[in-house]
Order: sequence, then C-alpha cells, then structure tokens
Amino acid sequence: MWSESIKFIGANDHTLDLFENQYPLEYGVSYNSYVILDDKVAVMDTIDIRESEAWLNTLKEELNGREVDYLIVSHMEPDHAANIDTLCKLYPNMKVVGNATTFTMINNFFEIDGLEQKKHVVKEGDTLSLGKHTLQFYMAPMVHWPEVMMTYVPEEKVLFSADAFGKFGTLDVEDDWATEARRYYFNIVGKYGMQVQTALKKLSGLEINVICPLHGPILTENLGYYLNLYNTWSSYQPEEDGVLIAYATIYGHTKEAAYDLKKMIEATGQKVKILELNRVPVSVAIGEAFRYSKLVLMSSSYDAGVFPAMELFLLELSHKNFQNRKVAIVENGSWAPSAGKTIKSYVEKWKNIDLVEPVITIRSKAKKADEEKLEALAKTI
Ligand SMILES: Cc1cc2nc3c(=O)[nH]c(=O)nc-3n(C[C@H](O)[C@H](O)[C@H](O)COP(=O)(O)O)c2cc1C
Repeated sequence: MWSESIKFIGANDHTLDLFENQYPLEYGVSYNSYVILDDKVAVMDTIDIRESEAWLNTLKEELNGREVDYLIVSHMEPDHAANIDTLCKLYPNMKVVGNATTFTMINNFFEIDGLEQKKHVVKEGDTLSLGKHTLQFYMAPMVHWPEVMMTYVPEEKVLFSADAFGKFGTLDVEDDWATEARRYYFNIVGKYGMQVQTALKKLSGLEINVICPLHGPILTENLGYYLNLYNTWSSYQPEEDGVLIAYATIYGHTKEAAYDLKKMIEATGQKVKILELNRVPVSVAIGEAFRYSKLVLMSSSYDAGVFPAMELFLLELSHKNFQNRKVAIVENGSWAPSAGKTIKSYVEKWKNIDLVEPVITIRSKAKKADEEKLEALAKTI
C-alpha cells in the first residue's frame, strides 16, 4: 500500500452502459473517492448515486467510528458530487471545502441545510492542515468544469487530480491505460487543451509520487509516461506517426476503396489504422484521430451532403478543436458527389491543417483511374 493514512473508498460500476449518457462503456467505470485519516479526517469527493451504498459502507469501515471533519469537493459533476448532501446530513459538524464557483454549483444542485456555516472557501495556493498532512489547493478551471480544483499533499507527494488522468474501465479490469484514457481525455476534456496546459504548468513545480484521479487506477509508477501523454494530448500534438483512415459507406464501395488505400499506404512503410464510422462509437474514432498524425476521410455522398456518420465525426472533431494534422479527403457519389465539399467545409475551419489536394472523387465504384489517384495519395500522405 502506498500510504498508511490515505485510503481508497471508491467503487466500481460494472453495469453502467453509457458514461455521461453517451460514451459506451465496455468494461464499466470506477468512481474514485478517498479518505485521509489524520488528526482531522478529510474525504476527497463523494461518488455517483449509483454506488452510494458501497461507498458509504467502505467509508464507515475506514472511519472505524470516527467523524468526518472535511469534505473536499474538487468537482461538482454528479458522478463525484451526488452524495454531498448525504454526507452533510451524516456528519453535521463536517466542513465542506471548495472554491467560490464550487459553492455556486452546490446551490444549483442541492438545498443543503446550514451550508453557509459549513462552508470553507479556498482559492489558489490556500492550504488546510489535517495534522500531519497539509492539503494545498490548485485551481484547474475547465479541466472539465469551471470549479475543478486539484489537491496536493506534500508530506506524501500525492496529487488528487480530479478528472485529469482518469479513464474508463473498472479497477478490476486489466487493460493498457492509454487506450481508454485517451478516449476519456479527448471526448470529455479535449476541447480544453489550453486549460490542461495551464494546469500541467502549475503541477510541474511539484514533486509527485502518486496521482489519485477520480476515475481509473491510482498511478504510482512511471508518472513521467502519464504526464508526457497529457502534455502531448493537451497541446494537440499527434502521439504517433501514422494514418487513420475513417470511412463511411452505404453500399460498401467506399469501404473497398478504403481497404485498397490502406494496403497502398502500408506499402510505403507507414502505419495505418482503419475505422468504419457506422460501426464504431464516435468516441472511439475521436480518440484514434487524435492519436495519429494523419487522417484520411472517405465517405459516400448523401442528400447533397455527406453520410451522417461522417458528419457526426466531423462535428465532434470540430468541437474538440482537432488541429495540427495532415488530412486527405475521398468522396463517393453516383450522380452529384457532394461528400467532399461538405467534409472540406469542416476541415477548412480546423487550425494548422495540411490538406492534401485534390479531393479524390469516386463515382459509385473505384475503377482503374481512381486506383491510380489513390496510389498517388498513398505516396503524398
Ligand atoms: C439517401 C441517399 C442519398 C444519396 N445522396 C446522394 C447525393 O446527394 N449525391 C450522389 O452523388 N449520390 C448520392 N447517393 C448515392 C451514393 O452516395 C452513391 O451510390 C455512392 O457511390 C455510394 O457509395 P458506397 O457504396 O460507398 O456507399 C445517395 C444515396 C442514398 C441512399
């Protein structure tokens, strides 16, 4: 165990199908919460209403009859904040610790009796002593929500990082951290790269041995790996040199062309990942798009526009500030190909995009002349 005084009291949710009611969960999710047992007792966030009972039982076991002195609220999203009111009722002398924005939000979500007397408002750099442990507060606005703050405990070199460094998946599942952490990061925080950069700069002055996020495993080793990935992701730089081919097809001809192109690009020595946008959740496609340095968008035309699965992908990429990539476009249409123009209307708004010209147009099914154009594209990209 990495700490004598800091205890994990979170819970696994194996049955939730959609995180935030939109991101499919293959292996559930964990809601993390911690308790620090010192002269004073501090609970670091509550958890989702779905796992309240398990959480309260674990908390009571760890408390072994003691009271809670402080509840630190680092994030007001319901998957972490759902039990604030419950805890206030159970421990009437407990102080609730948050910043000014936290308390506005608490009042939006709850009507807590006597909250004014329970309030302990902190700001950047404030500290709170529990006895042998000091809590230092670092504001991290928009590292998901505006009230987010992180807490550092210098005596144990532990960072409570709120949603940062979190991932999908329960804690009893063995998987590689990066895949589900990347999908989590880009879909949930991706829009706020600049704010994540600001938070990382603040943290760079701290000696950190352990990161305790609000989802996913506690990180105790090789922290440089995770911090570097967060730096890459939040600066919108590709993580790997390689090509993602994302295609959307009605009848399958664009798929054939996509697989031909994949072989052609691979023949040039580049790594290629291929995804069918109608067959994978858009959140998966978003994670993969940010992972690679190059993106090929291929789609059938649809009602003078683009096939909806592609349009949803483009819309999400736009929301997440997709940028700094090389992009190519292949359209398919039977009478008035329109996919290319629609795709381009999105791509043109993205920052620092090296767009490979020309857009390739396939009419219904790729023929010899189209294969030659795809060969040329494989070499250019
Ligand atoms: C509802 C619907 C709308 C379509 N709209 C267009 C269109 O606006 N322009 C066009 O050229 N083809 C349009 N098509 C035809 C397909 O885009 C075309 O057949 C294309 O070659 C299909 O490629 P795929 O085999 O990869 O799906 C439409 C097809 C459907 C089913």
